[in-house]
Amino acid sequence: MTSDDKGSTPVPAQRSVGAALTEDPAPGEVLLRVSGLQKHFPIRKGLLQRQSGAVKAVDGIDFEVRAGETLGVVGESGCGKSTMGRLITRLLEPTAGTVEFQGRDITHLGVAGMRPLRRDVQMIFQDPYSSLNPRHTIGTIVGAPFRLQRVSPEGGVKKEVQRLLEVVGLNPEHYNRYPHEFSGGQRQRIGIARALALKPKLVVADEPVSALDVSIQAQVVNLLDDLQTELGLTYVIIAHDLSVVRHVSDRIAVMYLGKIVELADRKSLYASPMHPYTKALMSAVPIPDPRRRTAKSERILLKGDVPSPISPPSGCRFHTRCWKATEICARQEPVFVELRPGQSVACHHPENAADQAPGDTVLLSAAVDAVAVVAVGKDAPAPTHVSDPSQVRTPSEAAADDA
Ligand SMILES: Nc1ncnc2c1ncn2[C@@H]1O[C@H](COP(=O)(O)OP(=O)(O)OP(=O)(O)O)[C@@H](O)[C@H]1O
Repeated sequence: MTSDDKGSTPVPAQRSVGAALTEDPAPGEVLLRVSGLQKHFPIRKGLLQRQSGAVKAVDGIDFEVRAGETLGVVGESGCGKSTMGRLITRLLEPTAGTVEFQGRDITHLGVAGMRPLRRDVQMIFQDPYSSLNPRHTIGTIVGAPFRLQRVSPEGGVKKEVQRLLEVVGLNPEHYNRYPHEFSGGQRQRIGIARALALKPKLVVADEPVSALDVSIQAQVVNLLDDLQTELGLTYVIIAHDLSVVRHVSDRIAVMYLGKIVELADRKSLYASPMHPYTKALMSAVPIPDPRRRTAKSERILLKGDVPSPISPPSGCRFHTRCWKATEICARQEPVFVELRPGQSVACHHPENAADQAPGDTVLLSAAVDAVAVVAVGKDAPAPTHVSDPSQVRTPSEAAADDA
């Protein structure tokens, strides 16, 4: 995690909760490697429940997560982020591809094979209201992983749970209270304490703050940040909003319709996004500094909804909503390539990089109408349609240019 926006929550040192089952990874070592990962949910119809198609929720993705880093994963609703999170934590069985954890193929491990790994890989869920059992006390909820894994922490479960509550900024005296007695932000802290109980190596947080009040979001993000520094955690943080992952990610993967379309280190992605979809997402990120919110700010609005993952568009899946789409985009899937060190993209006509199909110049008719560029800001005039969205400077591109 980066040092931006760091909070000051003091985090007591973590003690051992039993012998580690796998080696501690060296910082920077590849902890998780995902290759060709797919999840197709079958659609069944009729009396015989024959398969009539499939929802291609995740459709061939590759990435690595290194020990100690935070990988942010962003994309619109329905693009497969949660499915990806549940595949890498092995809560879902993939249709194809492999998941390796610390060099070990865990793709098809059964319940028994996964049990030791459950300690190392934990998930924080989106909704702190439904992910905590309302009939259990906080002590029971946070202590559950010890019972499930048959781990006896030094000093007993109660003492360890109280320590964990303190670590996440809750009062250890509230051990016997129930979830309804806590606010949304406090409940998410309880979920975090539960995820940390067994000292995991990898934490996958699926939209950890999207159900929370905006005023509380930064506190929870800062807590995750502090915990990472103190406990040497590795995160995959899923969000639909780039502004959430912006301050905490070392690298960011942008997903669209089951694919990763761009993967880059945070600075490169913000300073010069390459995929038109990334650029559109970034132009929608609110500008935090009111002095920069001038009438000149422009936003790229993608028209239409994300197409169905049951029958995604041919070629580049984004071509139906892209202002740069040409004939090759509808015909040929772009290869995911590293166009600049640390920045990979799957696009025939990337922004801020050399055109990958320079001979193909005739825009698809749909491309002309695919987006609108609207002016935003307090003195902004009514929406104006500008012919070339590539000319829109996202807030970060503008800041990078001004620097
Ligand atoms: N169990 C399931 N059976 C069938 N389809 C599913 C299932 N789970 C998810 N899907 C579909 O897979 C696609 C991807 O869903 P997923 O929840 O992974 O997306 P997402 O990017 O996390 O969206 P959101 O932010 O709304 O959660 C969606 O079209 C969804 O309807």
